[in-house]
Amino acid sequence: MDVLLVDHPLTKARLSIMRDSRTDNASFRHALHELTTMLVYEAMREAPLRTEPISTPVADTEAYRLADPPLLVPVLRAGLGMADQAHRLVPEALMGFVGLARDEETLQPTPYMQSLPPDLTGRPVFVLDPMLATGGSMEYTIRLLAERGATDVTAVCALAAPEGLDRLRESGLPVRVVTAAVDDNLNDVGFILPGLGDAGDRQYGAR
Ligand SMILES: O=P(O)(O)OC[C@H]1O[C@H](OP(=O)(O)OP(=O)(O)O)[C@H](O)[C@@H]1O
Ligand SMILES: O=c1cc[nH]c(=O)[nH]1
Ligand SMILES: [Mg+2]
Repeated sequence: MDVLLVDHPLTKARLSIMRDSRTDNASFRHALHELTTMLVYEAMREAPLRTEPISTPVADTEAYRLADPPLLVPVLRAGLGMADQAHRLVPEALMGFVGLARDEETLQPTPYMQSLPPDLTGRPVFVLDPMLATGGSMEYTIRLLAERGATDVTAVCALAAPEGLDRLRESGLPVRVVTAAVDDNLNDVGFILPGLGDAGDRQYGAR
C-alpha cells in the first residue's frame, strides 16, 4: 500500500496549530482548511489529464483538463471540515457523503448516513477524514466504495496511526494514503498519540 507523507514545513505548521490544545474551534477549522488544500494538491499530483485545443488572445495552444474528475467523500462529522476546501481545489469533482460515529467502548464505526453514487467503476475516489486511528472507519468506508466498483481510492488524512495503516494494508483493499504525519501509536481508548484529540469535537464542539 502506498503511503504519501506530506511533511512540508507549511503542513507541519498547520498541523501544529491543530495539535495545540490552546487552539479554539474556529482556528482549528481554519488550519484544517489550509492543510486540506495542501494534502489534496499533493494527492492529485499524478491525476491524468486530457488536452483540448484553445486559443489565447495571441496564439493557438493546448488546454489541460482532468481526464477523470474524482468523487470526494467526506466522512462526517470530522471530514466535513475538509469537504469545501477540497471541492474548491477540484471544482469538477462530485461529492458523496458517509456518516460514521465510532463507539467509544468497542471502537467500532456505527454508520448513520450514506449518500454515494451507485456505480463507481473507473472513478477515482478521495475519502476525506482527518483521523486514521484504528482504521475501522476508513476500512468501512472503503468497503462501501469497493462494493460500488471503486478500484482507485485515496484516503486523505491529517494524521495516521501505525495501527490504522497496518489495518488498511492487511485489508487488501485498493487504497493509498496521503497524510501529513504518521504518529506514534494509539492509547488504550483508541486516541492517536500525540494526536490532536477528537477532530470532530475540536471543530464543532463535544457531542
Ligand atoms: O480509525 P478509527 O478508529 O475508526 O477512528 C477514526 C474516526 O474517528 C473520528 O470520527 P468519530 O467517530 O469521532 O466521529 P466524529 O467525526 O463525528 O467526531 C474520525 O473522524 C474518524 O472517522
Ligand atoms: O485520536 C483520535 C482518534 C479517533 N478519532 C479522533 O477524532 N481522534
Ligand atoms: Mg469524533
